Amino acid sequence: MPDAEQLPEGWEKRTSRSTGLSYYLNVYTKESQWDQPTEPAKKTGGGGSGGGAGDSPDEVQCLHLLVKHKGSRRPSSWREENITRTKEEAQLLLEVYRNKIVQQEATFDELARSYSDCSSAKRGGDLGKFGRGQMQPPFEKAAFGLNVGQLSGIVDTDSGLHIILRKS
Ligand SMILES: O=C(CCc1ccccc1)N[C@H](Cc1nc2ccccc2[nH]1)C(=O)O
Repeated sequence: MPDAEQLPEGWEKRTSRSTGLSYYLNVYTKESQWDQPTEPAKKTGGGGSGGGAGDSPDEVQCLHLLVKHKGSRRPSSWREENITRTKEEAQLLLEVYRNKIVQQEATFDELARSYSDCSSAKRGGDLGKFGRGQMQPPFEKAAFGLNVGQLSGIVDTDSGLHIILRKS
């Protein structure tokens, strides 16, 4: 009987110090993901045509949930005029929201409408379709690295911390 935790080649299971949640580390690219891997770890980084499962779209449509912090480029939003939470507090909040989505206790749309610090909150976090070169590089790399329907890990940009759901 194989060990239930037997992972495909190139992956290691780690535990988040801040939340105790398990995540998986690609030992080659040092990229991490929350979802248990089913394929051997790729040996080169994300982005470019190697991002999604074989697709390399000109544009993607994504929802995102942004939690800003005091180091954000614009530490203010429709929710809170002066955002003073630390980056660590923002990370903890976003891990709770992401876990609720994964556990199907809430939808991405519901949580983005209530908690996202981006003006797209009123659209359930929907950014519409965008191509390469339109979003900050870490966001673009993560978004174009997702398969349709896939939820990202936590993505760090100058705006704050995000989770991203690719719709198309
Ligand atoms: O830049 C915007 C508007 C984004 C948007 C695009 C398309 C439709 C609706 C909103 N909002 C910023 C926060 C922010 N920073 C981001 C970085 C990448 C993607 C979305 C982002 N949202 C802010 O409010 O500070």
